[in-house]
Amino acid sequence: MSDHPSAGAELIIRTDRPANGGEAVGRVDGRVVFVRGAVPGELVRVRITDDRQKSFARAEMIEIVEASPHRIESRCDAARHGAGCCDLGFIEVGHSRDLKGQILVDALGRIGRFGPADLDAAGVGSGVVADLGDDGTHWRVRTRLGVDADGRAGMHAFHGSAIVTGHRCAAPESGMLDDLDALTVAPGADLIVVADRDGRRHITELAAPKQPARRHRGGARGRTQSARRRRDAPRGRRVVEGDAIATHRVGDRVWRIPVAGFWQAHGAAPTVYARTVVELLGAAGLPGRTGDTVAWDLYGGAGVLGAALLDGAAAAGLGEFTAVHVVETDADAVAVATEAFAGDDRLTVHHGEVAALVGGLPAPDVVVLDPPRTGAGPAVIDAVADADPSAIVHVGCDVGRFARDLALFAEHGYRPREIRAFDAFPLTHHVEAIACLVPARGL
Ligand SMILES: C[S@@+](CC[C@H](N)C(=O)[O-])C[C@H]1O[C@@H](n2cnc3c(N)ncnc32)[C@H](O)[C@@H]1O
Repeated sequence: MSDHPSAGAELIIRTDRPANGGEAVGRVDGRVVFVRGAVPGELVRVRITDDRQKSFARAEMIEIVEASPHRIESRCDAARHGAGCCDLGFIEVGHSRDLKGQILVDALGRIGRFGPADLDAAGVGSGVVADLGDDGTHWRVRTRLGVDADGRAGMHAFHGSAIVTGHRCAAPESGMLDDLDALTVAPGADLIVVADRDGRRHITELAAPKQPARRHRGGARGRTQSARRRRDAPRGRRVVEGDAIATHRVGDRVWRIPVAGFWQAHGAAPTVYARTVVELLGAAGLPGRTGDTVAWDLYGGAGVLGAALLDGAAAAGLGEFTAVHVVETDADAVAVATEAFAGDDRLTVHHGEVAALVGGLPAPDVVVLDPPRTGAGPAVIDAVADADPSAIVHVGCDVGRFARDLALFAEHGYRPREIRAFDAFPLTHHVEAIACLVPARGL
């Protein structure tokens, strides 16, 4: 008979470490139990909610038997009422950053297969996650809300398709969500709300998904994935307030981004990432002062990181880049980049999939990759490594995929020279990491 705790069983367990999804991890008879809502170190009474896997179970917390000194009342009213936004809002923000550092170091060790000496040498061994100048709240300049059947806007619930209305999320900049009830918006729609750098608010409505919600067997996780697929399908857009285009600034450059298009959620993130990419390359001394110097900015969006290479290299003591190739699938982002760099023939924008286009680009000295949450994966990493750049800067917003991608690069002989981590999504379990990789012979 299995000693695995079955769904519905109640037990008391001591959690001991954080998991990548924001849960605390405990053990029962040697098996892992993921507990959402617990702070690592707490003794909690839980109920098993998912026992389908052999090696682990999931549980909900029903009582805190011994609370962590780092537990606070969640700073996010919406999360307290079931929204999926600030899932770590009940942990002191400084401690949540320490926990994210532990998650990163654990992923780099377990998935990336880097030893403590490698991580110490890359400056990440102690798991420092830097803040972006906020206290955990009011950092978001771009957020997505759902609209319920009565036309009221709110945060999406943690699982499934419910909308949590009447309770504010702690993350958006002050004033960003004021007076939304006065707007007339369509039930089932989503609203993208953006605060631009000139202090203006823009709201674009994405029409309700055409595809109806389907029944499926995947449990809570399956429902969430299905809701996400419906959400991400192409949808009609309507400007509800402000303009269809929001103006953002990074350094001296201006970016005119469609409100529904990609832009970093944290107001400080584009500037910090742009500076970090150049600093990491500067510390590595790459590229040196040679003649033609080519960079790739893969998954480049509107070309913010490519612009950083063009604008910042000289100040970092680097040779100047003479050509930067941005590769991006999203037509809106490609149009923005094309407009932003009109008249500057150092930067070329390529519209399409990285995997399809990367083989046709001129040989690079430096490659910057900033893939979506799924990471770059083996095919792209093989192609980048085969192009033999002197340095690679890899940006990741999911520590598991980031560690996997770094392990794939290591198989090609690229080792982390330096890794930095940022709390770009405060009060959530997400963390952004940026690594500078160089051929092992260059370390
Ligand atoms: C994390 S964002 C980074 C954007 C940009 N580096 C920035 O900082 O603004 C990832 C970008 O990759 C694009 N993307 C996703 N999959 C892609 C693919 N297979 N090929 C090219 N671009 C892709 C997305 O449209 C998005 O703009």
